[in-house]
Amino acid sequence: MKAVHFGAGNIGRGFIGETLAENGFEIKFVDVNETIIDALNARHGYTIQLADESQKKIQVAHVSGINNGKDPDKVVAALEDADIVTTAIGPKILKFIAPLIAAGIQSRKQHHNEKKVDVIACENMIGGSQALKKEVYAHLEPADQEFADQVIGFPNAAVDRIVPLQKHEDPLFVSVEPFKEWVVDESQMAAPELKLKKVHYAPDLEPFIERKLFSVNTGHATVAYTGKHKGYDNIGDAIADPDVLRQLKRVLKETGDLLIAKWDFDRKEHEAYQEKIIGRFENKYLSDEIARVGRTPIRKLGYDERFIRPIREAKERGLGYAALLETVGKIYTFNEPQDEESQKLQQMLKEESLEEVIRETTGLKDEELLQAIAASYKEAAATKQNA
Ligand SMILES: NC(=O)c1ccc[n+]([C@@H]2O[C@H](COP(=O)([O-])OP(=O)(O)OC[C@H]3O[C@@H](n4cnc5c(N)ncnc54)[C@H](O)[C@@H]3O)[C@@H](O)[C@H]2O)c1
Ligand SMILES: O=P(O)(O)OC[C@@H](O)[C@@H](O)[C@H](O)[C@H](O)CO
Repeated sequence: MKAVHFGAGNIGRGFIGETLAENGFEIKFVDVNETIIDALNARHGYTIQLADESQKKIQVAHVSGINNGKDPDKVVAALEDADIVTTAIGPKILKFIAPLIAAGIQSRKQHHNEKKVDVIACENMIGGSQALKKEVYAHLEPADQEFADQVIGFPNAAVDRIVPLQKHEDPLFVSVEPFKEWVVDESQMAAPELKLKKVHYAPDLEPFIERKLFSVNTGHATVAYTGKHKGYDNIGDAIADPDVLRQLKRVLKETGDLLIAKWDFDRKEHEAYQEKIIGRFENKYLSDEIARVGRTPIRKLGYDERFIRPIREAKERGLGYAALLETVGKIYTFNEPQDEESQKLQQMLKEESLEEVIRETTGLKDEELLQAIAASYKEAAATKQNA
C-alpha cells in the first residue's frame, strides 16, 4: 500500500507518518525542505520519541522523500498509484500544492486508474479537505472533475497531537506528546473500505472538529497570547503563571458552554476533556514555544477560526464571550520578529485605522463586536509587559 503525504514537518512526521507506517504503508513525503527530503532518502526511516516519563522510541520505516520544488513530476508519478493521500502543510499552503494534486488526478485518469482514493487534509481548520478540493478542482477541466467526482474523496479531518518545533542534531527525529487523536469524516470518503487502525471514522465531523479547534486550539492560543502579553516565550512557563491559567479556564468555560449547547455534549465528559487539555499544555517533558503556538495571528483571527467563530456563535445564543474578547485584544499586540503575519499585523496597525484592521482581519460586520474588540486591544496595548 502506498501513501503520499504532503508536509514532512512536525505533525507530518510526528503523527501522520507514524499512523500510516503502523498501517503498513510505504510513505512518500513531499516537502520543499531539502535537508529533510535528503535525510529521508538517505535513511528511509526515522525515530519518534514520546514526551513523557517513558521516553519511548518508535521507529518509522519504509519512508522516502520528494522535493516538490525540484521534482514535481515525481510527485505526480507517486500520486498516480497512491492508495491514500494526506497533507499537514498549513492551511495557507494548500492552494500551492493543489495544482500537483490536480495533475495527479489527471494522470490517474489518463492511465485508466479508477481505483478510489481519499485525499485527507490534516490541518487545523474547519472543512480542510473540502477547501483543498475546491483549490484542486480549480485546476481541472469539467471532464477531469467528473472523473474525480467518481473516484476521489476529500473527507474532512481533525488531527490532535502537540508536536512542538524540533531542535535536534538529527533533522528527522521528532519528540511528540503521547496523546493523539485523528478523526475522519466517513460520509465524505471515496474509499470507506480503507480504514486505518488508530483512526476514528465519524459519520459527521463537525462536532469533533469544533470540539478540538475551540478547546485545544482556542485554549492553546489563549495561553500563547496571554503569556506573550505577560512577557513569556514558552507555553510551559506561561501556564505556570496563575493569571494565564485563570484566563485559559475562563476561555474554556465560554467555548465549553457553547459546544455543550450546540452539540449536546455531556457537561461532565466535556469538563474532563478540558482538564486533560490543561494537563497536556502543562506537560513538563515538552518544550513548546509561544512563537509556534501563536504563529500566523491573522489566520487565527479569521471569521471561522478559533476565536471569532465561537464569539459570534456565543453572542447569537446569548452566551458569554468576555474572556474570548479579552484574548482577541491581545492577539493584536503579538509581535514576533520571525513571524511574517505578526509583522504584517503590526504594520497594518501603524498604517490603517484600528477599526479597518479589525474589520479586515476578522471579517466581522457586527458593530458591537468590532467596538468591543477595539476596546480590548486598547486595554491590551496599554498593559502589555516587556513590550
Ligand atoms: N504541530 C502540531 O502540534 C499540529 C497538531 C495538529 C495539527 N497541526 C497542523 O498541521 C499543519 C502543519 O503543522 P506543523 O506544525 O507540522 O508545521 P511544520 O512547519 O512543522 O510543517 C509544515 C511542513 O510543510 C512544508 N512546506 C511548506 N510549504 C510547502 C510547499 N509549498 N510544498 C511542500 N511542503 C511545504 C514545510 O517545509 C514543513 O516541513 C498545520 O495545519 C497545523 O495547524 C499541527
Ligand atoms: O497549528 P496552529 O498554528 O493552527 O496552532 C498552533 C497549535 O495550537 C497547534 O499546532 C496544536 O499544537 C495542535 O493543534 C495540537 O493538536
